[in-house]
Amino acid sequence: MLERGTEQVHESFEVAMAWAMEAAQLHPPNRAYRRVAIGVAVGTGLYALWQAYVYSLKRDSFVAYTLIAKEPVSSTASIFHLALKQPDHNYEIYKDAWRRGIWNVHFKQPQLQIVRAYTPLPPIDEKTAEEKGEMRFLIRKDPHGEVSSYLHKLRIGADIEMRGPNLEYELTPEVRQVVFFAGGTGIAPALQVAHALFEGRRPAESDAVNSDRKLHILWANRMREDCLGGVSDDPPAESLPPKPSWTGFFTNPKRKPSPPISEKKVVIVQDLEALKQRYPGQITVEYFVNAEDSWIDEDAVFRALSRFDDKDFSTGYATSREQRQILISGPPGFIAYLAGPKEWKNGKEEQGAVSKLVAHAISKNPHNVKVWKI
Ligand SMILES: Cc1cc2nc3c(=O)[nH]c(=O)nc-3n(C[C@H](O)[C@H](O)[C@H](O)COP(=O)(O)OP(=O)(O)OC[C@H]3O[C@@H](n4cnc5c(N)ncnc54)[C@H](O)[C@@H]3O)c2cc1C
Repeated sequence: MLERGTEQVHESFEVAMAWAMEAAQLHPPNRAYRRVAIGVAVGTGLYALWQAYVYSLKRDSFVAYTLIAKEPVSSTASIFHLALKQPDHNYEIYKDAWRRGIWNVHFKQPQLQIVRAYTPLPPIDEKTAEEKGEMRFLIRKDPHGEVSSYLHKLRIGADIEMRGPNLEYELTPEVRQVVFFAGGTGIAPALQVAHALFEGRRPAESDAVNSDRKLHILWANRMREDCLGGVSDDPPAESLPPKPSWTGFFTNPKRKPSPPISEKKVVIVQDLEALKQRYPGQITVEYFVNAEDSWIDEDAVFRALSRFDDKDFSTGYATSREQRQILISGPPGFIAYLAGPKEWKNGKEEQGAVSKLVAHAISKNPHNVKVWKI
């Protein structure tokens, strides 16, 4: 988790102290000036400390939200719409999180006093969401799960205690291309990445920088109902390495025939299509449905990697690994299957080595790429 409050204090302290030092050096004989400079620096530092304290109070204390709508997506998942009970409560702290990357909030189950993390879906209309203090979540019902079944039982108008934001992964302004593997509700962080990359960037970033960005999402679900209406974008031409067939000749395997396309589109598919329309050619999506025997296999990972645009990244260019990233989000089994498991070390969850399909694909088509398990 990134401690934004602490970061702010450091930045303000550094600026204030640099200014005080400079003033002291420029005006060595002037004691009064030096005293004022040091006083201002200490004052600024104390103010920054106070700001950080207020920020952490807001982030760490639970705030009441009201459940205003529940939109079923499938038999096991719904989109929850929540609005701040007191709309004057600070929405600012979330605005910053939207620009930074992947983040979550904690919901409390009040009877058992337990909390679980949930990932807000980007607002459809940022201005309206901010005015109303509204948030959306895709929440899967686990029939034996304490908090998710509690949430799914709540009636419209019920209160939900929420605290956050907890920043999980920051996208630096350097990021240009992302391949995102999402399993089930792991699509919510992928949508946050889309928002941070394309919609929430700081105004200082030019259109030229924005038009350079690309995001390819591979979204896997067990059942079609979770991604109903989703149609995969075509893979890039000649992206697969030739495979030896039983005849000894090299052939490109045929893609499986797609199932009939549903007219009805679930909300998340609608959100993805709206993004694709707003950023044509920059956002692409592939859908995988396990019940239809469609899996993110080695070929799919290889194809995804070949989407990384090499014109700016060919060998010889001194590009940083930050620029191209593979992000993986979903249940632990999904992450482990694609890139090896995360590991626990000294009571902390760490990334663990990158292995399995992602490692094989990178070794076949070497890229200077950062891999991160969410
Ligand atoms: C950063 C982050 C973001 C997340 N974002 C989302 C999101 O946007 N949407 C979403 O739906 N989920 C999200 N999750 C998952 C969410 O936090 C919960 O883990 C999920 O809702 C299940 O919580 P629960 O309390 O309902 O289940 P739990 O009570 O924690 O149970 C989980 C499972 O464990 C089993 N279990 C519990 N106790 C035992 C036991 N003693 N023996 C055997 N099995 C047991 C239960 O049967 C159940 O299947 C996120 C998780 C993280 C870490």
